[in-house]
Amino acid sequence: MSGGITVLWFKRDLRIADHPALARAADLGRPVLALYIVEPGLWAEPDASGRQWDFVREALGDLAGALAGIGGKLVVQVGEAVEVLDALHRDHGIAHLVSHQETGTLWTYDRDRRVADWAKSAGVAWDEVQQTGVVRRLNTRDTWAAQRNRFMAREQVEVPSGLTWVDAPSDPWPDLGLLDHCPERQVGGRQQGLSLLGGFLTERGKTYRSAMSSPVEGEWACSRLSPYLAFGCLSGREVVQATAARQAEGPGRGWAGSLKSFQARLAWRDHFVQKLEDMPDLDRRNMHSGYDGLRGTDPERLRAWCAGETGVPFVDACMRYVSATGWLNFRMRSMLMAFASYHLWLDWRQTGLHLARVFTDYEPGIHWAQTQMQSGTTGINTLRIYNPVKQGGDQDPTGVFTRRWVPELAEVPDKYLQAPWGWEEAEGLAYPPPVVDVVEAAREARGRIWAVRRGPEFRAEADEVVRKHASRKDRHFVNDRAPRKRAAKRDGRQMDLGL
Ligand SMILES: Cc1cc2nc3c(=O)[nH]c(=O)nc-3n(C[C@H](O)[C@H](O)[C@H](O)COP(=O)(O)OP(=O)(O)OC[C@H]3O[C@@H](n4cnc5c(N)ncnc54)[C@H](O)[C@@H]3O)c2cc1C
Repeated sequence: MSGGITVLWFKRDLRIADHPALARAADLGRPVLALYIVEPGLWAEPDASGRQWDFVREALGDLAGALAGIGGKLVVQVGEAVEVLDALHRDHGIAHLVSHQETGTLWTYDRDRRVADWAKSAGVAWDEVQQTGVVRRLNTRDTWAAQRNRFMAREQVEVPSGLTWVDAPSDPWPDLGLLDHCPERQVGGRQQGLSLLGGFLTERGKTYRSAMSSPVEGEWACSRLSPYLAFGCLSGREVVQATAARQAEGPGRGWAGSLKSFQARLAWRDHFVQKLEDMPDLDRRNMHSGYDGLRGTDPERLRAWCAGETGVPFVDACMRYVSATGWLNFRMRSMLMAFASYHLWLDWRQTGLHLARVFTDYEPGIHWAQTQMQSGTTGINTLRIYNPVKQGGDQDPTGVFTRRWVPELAEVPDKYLQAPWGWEEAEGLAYPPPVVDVVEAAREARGRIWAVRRGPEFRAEADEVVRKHASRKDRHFVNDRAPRKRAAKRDGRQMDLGL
């Protein structure tokens, strides 16, 4: 073997367990330098936030400890990826660069192209290894589910031993100028992720299926694993396999449906990220071009929505909750997005950026695919325009959640809590009137969207979106309202996911 080292580049995979790239680096048999690059350009992007960075920093601390446990050292350097790699190449001579495949925004896609060009010109071999159910250069969606399931069933990769490690200086933590810190967010690191997984599979998960849609019960009954999966503190495969093991045990009354629903969501995770893999500008362009130019900007509506001051109590409560905690359950994320896109008629690119920043678990593939789906711009999903007054009554029947997050409404009688504008004393409240008439705005939005859908060219492009992005299970239901309702009934808590 000729000289040179292997650089193991950690990205959104901050663990050493079930880490195929680490195993590949070990197999190459060269000394390994374990590297994390803090890229100021990435963190200056409009979807980045202080809460995500704080989580990553904690996860890096945890990763450094895990590497130390096998005799290694995590090197953290600050700079643009090509510059950092080039400097290491000059100092150490890199023979191999190993990382996991990343499905990120256009920024990371372009960066990876620059790294690939650099590696080629520097004579460095770059191995990008699969770590999730997402398939690179997928030829057809027809075989995707089988490929994903095969990957999930494969044995987890063992932590290698006996490696020779390369040391290099780490940079001090940079000040990235990110302001949005969130003291109530989840704490980063594998230990926290494992502890949540254990608690979910043995206790909390029992009521998952029935409680997931309520913001009150969902906080406890949902797994809360999303940031640990998004930044790779846990591997998707280990969560899938731990759940399967629990299912095989036959955990007792009430569990079967919940664990089945949970497995379905883990599959949705890969399904949605695959959409971004197959359409790298999904965060910028409507999936169906028929919706191009339909929505505009309205700075005051956008401000009110971001601040949780729309005057619609349940919308504001959910927005204030996620701003304070960095997490929200699926149903309420959908409602927030749909309210912005339909009632407020705001362009999803602006509102999606705000939600990306407030989610500690920001995962570009899930996020932008869901953002478009809840905005009706995929062309293949049933419109879901939530009535936030009804949602408030259904999901927060005692009003405890709404009153906690919108204390201005403390004195409003229960009957009017979700629609205080109907209360005779509403004018005295320190709470704004609704920014739109929720019934009228929904009606108007529905009309505008259906006008596009009925257009002569709509169907042909929608069929193309189905071919490229829809799951094969539900393919025949697309654009056909009645059968889709039946499909949704199979797992009725998160209706209409359009998989
Ligand atoms: C507009 C919008 C934006 C979203 N943005 C993100 C995001 O940036 N990051 C993110 O992880 N999730 C996102 N989701 C999906 C979902 O809301 C979250 O994954 C979930 O609420 C996280 O909580 P949990 O880990 O307790 O989920 P659980 O219900 O316990 O599910 C377990 C895991 O399955 C995956 N999952 C669950 N629901 C979905 C779903 N509907 N689609 C795809 N994967 C799913 C997640 O990885 C999640 O951690 C978004 C949903 C919407 C409507």
